[in-house]
Parts: sequence; structure tokens; C-alpha cells
Amino acid sequence: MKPVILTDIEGTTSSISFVKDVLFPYARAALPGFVRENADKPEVRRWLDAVATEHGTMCDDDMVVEVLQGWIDEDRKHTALKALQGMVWEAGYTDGDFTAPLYPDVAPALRRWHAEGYPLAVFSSGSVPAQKLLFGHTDDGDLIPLFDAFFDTEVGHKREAGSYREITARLGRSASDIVFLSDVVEELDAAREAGMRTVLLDRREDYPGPRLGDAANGHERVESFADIRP
Ligand SMILES: CSCCC(=O)C(=O)COP(=O)(O)O
Ligand SMILES: [Mg+2]
Repeated sequence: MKPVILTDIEGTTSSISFVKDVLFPYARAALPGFVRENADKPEVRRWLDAVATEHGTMCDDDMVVEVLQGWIDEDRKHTALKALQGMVWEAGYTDGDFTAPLYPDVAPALRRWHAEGYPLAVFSSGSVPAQKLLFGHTDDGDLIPLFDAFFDTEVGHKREAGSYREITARLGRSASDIVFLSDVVEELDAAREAGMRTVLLDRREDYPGPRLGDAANGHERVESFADIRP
């Protein structure tokens, strides 16, 4: 059986600047209007209440929006923020305000691996709906049919080995049959602790200084999907 290829998004399939300079500013600007118009919907209320509870009982929706905007500025990988960002980005993608650029080596490799029978999966801090929006609106077209599974921080955080154990169980495979691709060494450390194979994506556009030797912490290191041998 072919190994599962499990990939991160930001810094691995798409540039960090697309997330920081396009997606985050869009979400920051659109959040107040989105919350005003959608706060009564249960799927939105659930996350607003989660933020209010975490922040303090006297937190109204305007304050929740301010907290969320602060978290965007800090790049907090908070599940409530990520869920709400995904809902906000939906309008951006469907109105054609932006599409998702992938690194040029990504779509050809994903298509080739899929054609060769490698199951493909995603693990990102972005919510599963946000992941599907991104892969459904790439500059290379709709790539969702290539993927077998999507995971977000509802399985746990990306720097914790337990998250990778949970993904392994959900995929019904042994951890050594899963190859995790990421630009973040601490995420790869957690995946390796759970028994997965790991590959560090060390892209010059995102990380000007190559992460060689100790900086790669023993993980296989590549600069392009074209160099990965799953
Ligand atoms: C898939 S949605 C946009 C990315 C995002 O919000 C994010 O936090 C990406 O984190 P990753 O785990 O893919 O590095
Ligand atoms: Mg990343």
C-alpha cells in the first residue's frame, strides 16, 4: 500500500505572504460586518461565545471582534478564530476577490502522486472549510478531488504529537505509512514523535536562510515538492 502524503499549507503548499498579506488583512477588515450580519447563526454564535467565555463574561460582540482582530495580528492559531476566518474568506473566494496561489511545483506533484495512487491529506491550522476553499480556488484550478482527507486543529495543535496520533487513527494506517510535509520544524518534531516520516519544506521565498544541519533537526529537507520521494 502506498504511504499517505499529509501536507501542511502555509509555507509548504502556499507562500506565507499569501496568508499574511492577502487572507489575514481580508479577514481583519471583513470581520466586523460579518459578525454584525451573522452573529445569530448557531455555527457563528458557537465560536463568538467560545471567544467571549475565554476572554471574560462581559465581552460583547464588538469586543469579541477586537479580540479576534488582535489574534489575527498575533497570528494566533486559535480554533475559534480559524473557524470564523474560514467563513469570512468564503465570500472573498466566491466573489473572486482573490484566488489561492500555490508554489509552482505543488499542483504537478499532487496530480502525479494522486495518479500514482498515493492517498493525499491536509493538516493545517486553517479550518477544514478554509482548507477546502483554498484548494477549491487555486490558480491551478479545483484540486479538492485529489485529496482523501482534511484535518484541522479540532484534532489537536500542530506542535503536539497527540494530534498526529489522532490523524493516524482516523486514517486507519500505521504512522510509519504517513509522510508529513511542513515548513515548521516543531510540527515535524511532533509528527516524528508520533512515528510519522517527515520532510521539511525549506522554501527560499519564505525562509531566506537555508535551514541546514542542526536547523533541520534531522528531518529530510527539500526546497520543492519535485524533490520529494514518498
Ligand atoms: C488554510 S487557511 C489559511 C491558512 C491559515 O489560516 C493558517 O493558519 C495556516 O497555517 P498552517 O498550519 O497551514 O501553516
Ligand atoms: Mg506551515
